[in-house]
Amino acid sequence: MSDMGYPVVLDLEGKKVGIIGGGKVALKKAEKLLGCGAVLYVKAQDMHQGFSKLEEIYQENLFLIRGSYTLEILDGCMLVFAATSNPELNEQIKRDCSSRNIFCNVVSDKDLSDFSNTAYFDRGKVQISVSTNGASPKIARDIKDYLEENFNPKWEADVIKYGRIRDFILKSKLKDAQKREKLKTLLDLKPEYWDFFFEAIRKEVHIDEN
Ligand SMILES: C[C@@]1(CC(=O)O)c2cc3[nH]c(cc4nc(cc5[nH]c(cc(n2)[C@H]1CCC(=O)O)[C@@](C)(CC(=O)O)[C@@H]5CCC(=O)O)C(CC(=O)O)=C4CCC(=O)O)c(CCC(=O)O)c3CC(=O)O
Ligand SMILES: NC(=O)C1=CN([C@@H]2O[C@H](COP(=O)(O)OP(=O)(O)OC[C@H]3O[C@@H](n4cnc5c(N)ncnc54)[C@H](O)[C@@H]3O)[C@@H](O)[C@H]2O)C=CC1
Repeated sequence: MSDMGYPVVLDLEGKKVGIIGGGKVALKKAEKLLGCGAVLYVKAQDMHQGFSKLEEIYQENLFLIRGSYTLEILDGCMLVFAATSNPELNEQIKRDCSSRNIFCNVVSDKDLSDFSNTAYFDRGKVQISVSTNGASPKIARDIKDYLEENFNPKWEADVIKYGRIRDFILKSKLKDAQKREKLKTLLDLKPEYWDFFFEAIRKEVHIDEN
């Protein structure tokens, strides 16, 4: 991995993700991946007992396969986590992924990984994600905890409200130039005026449609 990565928000809904290894680290990754809607295949000799709990919650999205690593587990995966306790095996998994153009996270070696995981939390539509690019996962977590404790709940509500108005404008039958103008106005408007503005647009669109 290079010194600084390129942060993105991945839509994993319905996409196949593989984890090789079923220990504590694999479990932690699995919980988050399932929470994001991934279809998860986990292959490991021994599964942490926490996986049975996940199986109850995410029945049709989680497939637990007991046994040693074999190549078929990689078939159709968008992402793979090499999360065994055997660094040489993790390295082999990474090579197998590279030759198949699959992005691979090697939990035991940040330099080998195509991407790393961040410490994050969600508040409605807001997601705060912290990375130290492998330098200190512990400090990444501390920074995330600090930001979570100091998160202003107003931001969560504002984002939802703004998003609703923005969506309404974009999906309305207004002409492109009108949409741009409305979005620009919204951008400059203080949150306390958003409701009035939304009402006014709704009326305008309604008149336009009749
Ligand atoms: C490179 C990276 C690869 C990756 O996993 O993508 C990686 C690698 C390694 N982690 C190790 C150890 C620990 N990792 C944690 C915790 C987290 N680790 C996470 C991410 C990452 N860990 C990526 C870089 C992220 C960044 O730098 O910002 C978090 C943020 C997100 C997540 O795991 O999803 C999550 C906290 C999230 C939360 O709680 O919110 C703790 C602390 C704890 O558990 O509380 C410890 C023990 C203390 C310590 O060592 O610091 C080891 C040494 C293993 C060994 O000793 O052999 C390696 C291997 C190496 O460094 O090569
Ligand atoms: N990225 C991160 O956040 C962290 C990474 N680590 C790294 O993660 C590694 C794994 O840690 P834990 O999950 O705590 O280990 P663990 O010992 O709890 O689990 C290891 C898993 O690997 C599986 N495994 C081993 N050989 C296998 C094979 N040939 N085929 C299939 N599965 C196999 C085992 O069955 C077991 O499920 C550690 O060695 C460490 O390097 C450790 C802490 C945090």
